[in-house]
Amino acid sequence: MIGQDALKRRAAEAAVAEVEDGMVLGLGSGSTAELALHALAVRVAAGLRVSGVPTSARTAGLARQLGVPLADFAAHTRLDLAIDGADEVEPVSLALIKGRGGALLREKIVAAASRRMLVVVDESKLVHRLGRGAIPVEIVAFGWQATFARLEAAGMHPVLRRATDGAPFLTDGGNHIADCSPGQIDDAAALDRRLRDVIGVVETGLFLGLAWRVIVASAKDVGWLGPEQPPT
Ligand SMILES: O=C(CO)[C@H](O)[C@H](O)COP(=O)(O)O
Repeated sequence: MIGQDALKRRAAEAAVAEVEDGMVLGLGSGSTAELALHALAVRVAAGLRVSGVPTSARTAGLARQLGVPLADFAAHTRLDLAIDGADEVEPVSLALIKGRGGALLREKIVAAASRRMLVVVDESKLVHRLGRGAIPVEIVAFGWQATFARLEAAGMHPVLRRATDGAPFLTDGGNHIADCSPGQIDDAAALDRRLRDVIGVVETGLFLGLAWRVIVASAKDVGWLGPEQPPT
């Protein structure tokens, strides 16, 4: 029986095999993205020349520790390849839910700036339809109670994410997260728009039309979802 961590490592290693010399990468957040960073560090130590824009302070710290050179948007507004995990993946549309690790805003900025976003997951992340769990929604800390009330009125059933000490969770950008459960998601794009229309919402964990391919590790194999052809 192969454990979930071993599956995540397989997906992560398959993604890092796609990295080419000279690339500027997006470095994702979460346990699978961190396994990719470890695999990347091995290639960097062997001579691969790359740099990466981190999607969280935690990823930046790990990259420094592992000797993976960091880059920023001041030097690169377009990235070659982002490698990141996901909480839920719809296999046909490659629509994702991300942000249960709390890094969704930076992850989305990095994904949108990348020519290709390669998503790495184990098979437990595949869903028939998005919404098995809550959708993380990043909201401005100022007036969060008012934003929260507007989300409630919109039927999003928000739950404020809290840190282990009970205080509202703070993202790297100093925002809070409302984990929203609007019920069955028939139209993710419409839901995304409704969430964004709420004043105080910064970004949603719905990643639609951003993933290029998804690498899915199962006990049987490592499979690829999505078109081989990179987006133009
Ligand atoms: O979106 C994320 C963090 O904000 C992560 O990529 C997502 O939560 C998946 O994490 P893991 O690889 O640990 O299962």
